[in-house]
Amino acid sequence: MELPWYSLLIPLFVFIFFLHQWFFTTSNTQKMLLPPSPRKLPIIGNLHQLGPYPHRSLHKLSEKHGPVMLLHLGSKPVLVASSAEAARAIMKTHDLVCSSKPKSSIGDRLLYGSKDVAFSPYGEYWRQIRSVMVLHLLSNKRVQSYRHVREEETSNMIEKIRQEWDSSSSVINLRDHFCSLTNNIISRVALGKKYNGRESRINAKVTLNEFGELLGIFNVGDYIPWLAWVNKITGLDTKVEKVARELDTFLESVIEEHTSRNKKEKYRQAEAKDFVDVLLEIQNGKETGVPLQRDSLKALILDTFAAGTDTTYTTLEWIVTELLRHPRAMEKLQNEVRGLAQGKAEITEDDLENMQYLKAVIKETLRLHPPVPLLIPRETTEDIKLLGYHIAAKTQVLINAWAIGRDPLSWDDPEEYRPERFLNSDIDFKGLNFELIPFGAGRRGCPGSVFAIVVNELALANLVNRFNFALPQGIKPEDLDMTEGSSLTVSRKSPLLAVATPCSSYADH
Ligand code: HEM
Repeated sequence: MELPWYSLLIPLFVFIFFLHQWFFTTSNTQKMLLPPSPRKLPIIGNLHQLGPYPHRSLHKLSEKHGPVMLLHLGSKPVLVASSAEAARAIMKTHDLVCSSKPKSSIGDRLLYGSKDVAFSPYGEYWRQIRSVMVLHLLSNKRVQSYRHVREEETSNMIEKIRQEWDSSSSVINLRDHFCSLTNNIISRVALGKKYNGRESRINAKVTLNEFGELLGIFNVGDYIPWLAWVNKITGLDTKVEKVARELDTFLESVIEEHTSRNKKEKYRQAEAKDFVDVLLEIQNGKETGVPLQRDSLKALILDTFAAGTDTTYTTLEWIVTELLRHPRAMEKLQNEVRGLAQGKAEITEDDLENMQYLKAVIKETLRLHPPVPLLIPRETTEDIKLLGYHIAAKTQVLINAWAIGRDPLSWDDPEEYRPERFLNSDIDFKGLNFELIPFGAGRRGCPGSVFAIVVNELALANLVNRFNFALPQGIKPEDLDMTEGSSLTVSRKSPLLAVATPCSSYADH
């Protein structure tokens, strides 16, 4: 049977259609230049390349593949930025699109469905809750109002270190002191009192520590969803459940205590109000325009512990570590502080303003040891073109602040500890200089940096004013162990041990 001539048109149209599709998809992918990627394995992608110190492994990979890389962690595409220019492109040029957060199942369970600020995805809810935190809990005025708490707790720490010297004159664990200092300050500021673990059925101190640890865990189920069952076998799910329940019981009791106290006591001075008081006051929405649900209130309180305690004491521990390794920097700092203190036993926050070398020491330490070296992961909400590369929506974004702080394109002799580089320099960590971003930048930048810095400045000034520090006998500065721990907040692997001898001028205080 002979086919009519027009029957040939059908296969011809099909052929043209596929040719058209092939041509356009190929040229589109060519137009969509993807960032360089290290070779990946099936299923796990590049997970095996992270190792125990992801910031270091990613830095190594970036030396080979460049400052903008695309990795795959399990099934998740992950953009890794390792230069100031790439960080600026993410946190300034494309800040809006790069301001969401990837889903974290542990964060969801512990923080009431990620109703806190740090884990909440970008959107109206996050905007409201962040503004509650920025305007009502961490405004300059509010931070100032807790000055007496910081000064009292710093003075308590100094006294405890002195007593330890009186009783043994030997090596002390500085981490324990720094950790108690920040925990006590955050507890008093957020909850109104210190919790040493003996107050209630639940040991709040232990539970809050476990909470911090759980948030730092790498959860394989978030990257390879069909492997989520592993968490049941390892007991992680049970632990998260237990901590979530204990935290809730604890927070409910704190809120109840505040509510009944506030019924009896009609008026409290601004300085006497803790975060729970402030949040209960704005709960009805009169100040904010939106009511604050109870779960949001609890999530906000937890955020201050999750984001504020480990990061702050870790900074202080790295600062004193570097000063012990660099005796000349320690001496210069002591000269500045003691010169300005003029024999005063206690340095107050008023004295800090002129301590330029002290501020430089803190910046230099944060450059080399940003406590959160990969910042907190973000996620893109739309496709973007970033420094010429196509980045798809829902790509996770990691910014390697640790690598950026050591980039020879941004810093002379980057591996050298030299606080002097910040004297007569405008470079700051406020989010405008992308070569120094220990607190991140842009919409998602850390709202607690002012709080954290004043705690560190005050503690450091008082420590070096009152004590002479030395390493335990037999350890030379250059031999001090600098191994890092592996968690979201990177502190020293082993606690810092040192001898703190009271300075002779204050021996009787
Ligand atoms: C030295 C101490 C601290 C360091 C190094 C630090 C560092 C950071 C970093 C790197 C981020 C992510 C920024 C980004 O993605 O751009 C962050 C976010 C955050 N920090 Fe801090 N932080 C510190 C202290 C604090 C304190 C004391 C508080 C509160 C009392 C706090 C509350 C927060 C919150 C709520 C977020 C989430 C912000 C958001 O997602 O909108 N931080 N911090």
